[in-house]
Amino acid sequence: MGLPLAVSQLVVTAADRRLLDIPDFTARSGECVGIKGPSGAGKSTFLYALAGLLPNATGKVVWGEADVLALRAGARARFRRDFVGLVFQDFLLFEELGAEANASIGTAFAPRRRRDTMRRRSRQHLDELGVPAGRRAVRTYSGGERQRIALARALAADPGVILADEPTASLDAAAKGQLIGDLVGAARSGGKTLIAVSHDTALLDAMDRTVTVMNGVLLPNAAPAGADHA
Ligand SMILES: Nc1ncnc2c1ncn2[C@@H]1O[C@H](COP(=O)(O)OP(=O)(O)OP(=O)(O)O)[C@@H](O)[C@H]1O
Repeated sequence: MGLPLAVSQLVVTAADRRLLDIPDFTARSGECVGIKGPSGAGKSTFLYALAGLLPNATGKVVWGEADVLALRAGARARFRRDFVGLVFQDFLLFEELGAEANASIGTAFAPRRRRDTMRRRSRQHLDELGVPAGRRAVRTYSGGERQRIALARALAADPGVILADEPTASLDAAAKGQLIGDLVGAARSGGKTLIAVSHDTALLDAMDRTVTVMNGVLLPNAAPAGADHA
């Protein structure tokens, strides 16, 4: 089950500079939204603010009933653990650990009663995503396989929200195509809300709609999905 998103008066500042100013943004539960824009525009800042990861963000970021910016640090971390799966450009895996250990790393932070389910789910996702089994360290896996391990990790808690930051940027053409199918497939089959920052037109084309960030603000963007992403 996805969560709807309602953002209002979101402002992020750093060293007296306003990095982001988003008066209003919403996404429906289960919607897949792409975020595009030039380098340095504020796309990652926007995504991390949506995850409640930026201490210098003000305003409201309401996922379902929860305003993550109004939560204290511990409650924010618990909200992320339970409701948000994160996927990063450079995977952020523990290189010396195996695929299963990485995919189920969230169990270390989960209540004991949920750990078996999370382990089972991460094994199932690794199988479904076609990640070769084995006890070897993930540094020996290909980029595409590593990103699928990261996706299995993001899905382990069955979150209502997936936030992805340039998830295909480190992959070759074939791996990009597979990852897009896997990521969007996981979101759509699970009814999860997916927000993905990307320059990848194939990924943006797979979203329900795409918005543009420029100089820290959202441009009015009436273009339907599949229209020009330049
Ligand atoms: N903590 C910070 N302190 C100061 N400036 C920051 C901080 N975080 C980000 N910035 C600046 O904010 C701007 C937006 O950064 P952001 O990473 O959100 O851009 P982006 O659109 O994701 O770019 P790219 O496509 O290159 O990843 C950049 O100019 C960056 O240098």
